[in-house]
Amino acid sequence: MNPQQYSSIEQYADTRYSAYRFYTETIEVSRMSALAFFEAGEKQYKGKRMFWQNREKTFTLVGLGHAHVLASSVQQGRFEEIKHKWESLCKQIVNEEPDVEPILFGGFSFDPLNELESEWTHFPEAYFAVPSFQLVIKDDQAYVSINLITAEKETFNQFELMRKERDRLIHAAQVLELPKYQKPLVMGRTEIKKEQYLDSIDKVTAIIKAEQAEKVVIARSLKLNFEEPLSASSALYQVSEEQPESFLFGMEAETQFFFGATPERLVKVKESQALSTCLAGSTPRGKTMEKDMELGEALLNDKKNRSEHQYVVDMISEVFNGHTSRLTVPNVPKLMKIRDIQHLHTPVEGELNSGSTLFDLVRDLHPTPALGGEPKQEALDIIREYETMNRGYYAAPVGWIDAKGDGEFAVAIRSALLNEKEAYLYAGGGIVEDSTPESEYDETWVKFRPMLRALGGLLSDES
Ligand SMILES: C=C(O[C@H]1C=CC=C(C(=O)O)[C@@H]1O)C(=O)O
Ligand SMILES: [Mg+2]
Repeated sequence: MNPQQYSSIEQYADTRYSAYRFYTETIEVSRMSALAFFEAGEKQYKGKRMFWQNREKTFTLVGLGHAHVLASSVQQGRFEEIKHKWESLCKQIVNEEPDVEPILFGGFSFDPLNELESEWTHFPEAYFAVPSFQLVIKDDQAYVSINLITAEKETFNQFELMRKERDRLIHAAQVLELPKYQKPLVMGRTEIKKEQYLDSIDKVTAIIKAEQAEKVVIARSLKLNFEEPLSASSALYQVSEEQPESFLFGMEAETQFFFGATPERLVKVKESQALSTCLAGSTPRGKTMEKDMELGEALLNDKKNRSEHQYVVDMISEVFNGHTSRLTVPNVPKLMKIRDIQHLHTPVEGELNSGSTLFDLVRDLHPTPALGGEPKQEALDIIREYETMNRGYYAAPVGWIDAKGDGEFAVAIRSALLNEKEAYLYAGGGIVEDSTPESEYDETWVKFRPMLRALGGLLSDES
């Protein structure tokens, strides 16, 4: 089917899915470990699994298998494409469950116009899936749903088989002993294009001084080599142990696994309430409580970090102004303290206008100046020219949406791409007029720490 034949993407999506039926059936189950459910799918669903847990730990999602994949490779319009395909698909839902909605989980790449060859071989510009088997743990209850999306009329047998498989997975997750996950053995740690990175900070600072942009986020990557291939479950286990105060996410694409522990919410929508978190401006944790407080106070009063932060607050508030009413934005940031780092943090809240959706907010917010810069287009052009890598899904929106349109997206920082015996870690920082290569370089080390620690790559004098 060729989208060009249709007058709009909505019409194309509706026509594309009109022959499909979207069956969903949910049962409530005894609480189980989300990681054990993920692990139970290791043999049958490897390459097609997803994991999500919000910062508050009140919502956990595990998906095994793909009932349907929504992907996009277009350079422009991928947010619209996924949004309309999902809305059209939801019109085909047969058994609506009041307690648990079927969920679409996935993410977008940071910049589809970046054409550099990269390690992101299995990730298209947008990659979402409805899981065949969906575990949701919320409000202390656990639910497992079967999702089946098919154009076939006769589904009785297939559904019966899926019920059996669901029960097998639940049983395995509840009774099988989890492997004793060991930290992987790191054989090598390589800073990729370190000199070019340092040089790019100098150049971008000069561009900002020349007033061609106000702020630009520049990132770099670090490669780890392991003795043995590292499993996705083991990687998830390590981050969940080490980073209890962040969003945890993971998505497999064939042999690759993108995962992370990010403190940064892009946007959440629940029953028309929209919430975003402006997060930018950083300092390390202190070794002692006194030192930690001193560093935090200094961060709150630091001109360079406050300016980095304010660009984000202004931009997110402006986007919220276009999509919400009753906007609330505190005047001054607070500190968010997580294991390895402290950030400036301002929550932004509003009531979603009728006609605006979660995907509209994701499209207009990405990238905020915490990951892109200000002005947005100029910053993206500068990143494309001076940053010597392709970010893939790093710093991009990753999250979920349900059939009602509620959901949440995080910004995929403090993240890594796992590729069997190697992992790429990513970190960047906001460059403003007063940035220096040395201090930005040091800041990236602090931001690498969560993934480095989880993956066993911290040297003994760094831990
Ligand atoms: C770009 C990253 O962090 C962003 C989020 C919080 C603080 C930031 C900063 O202070 O520079 C960055 O804007 C990263 O972790 O790779
Ligand atoms: Mg910074």
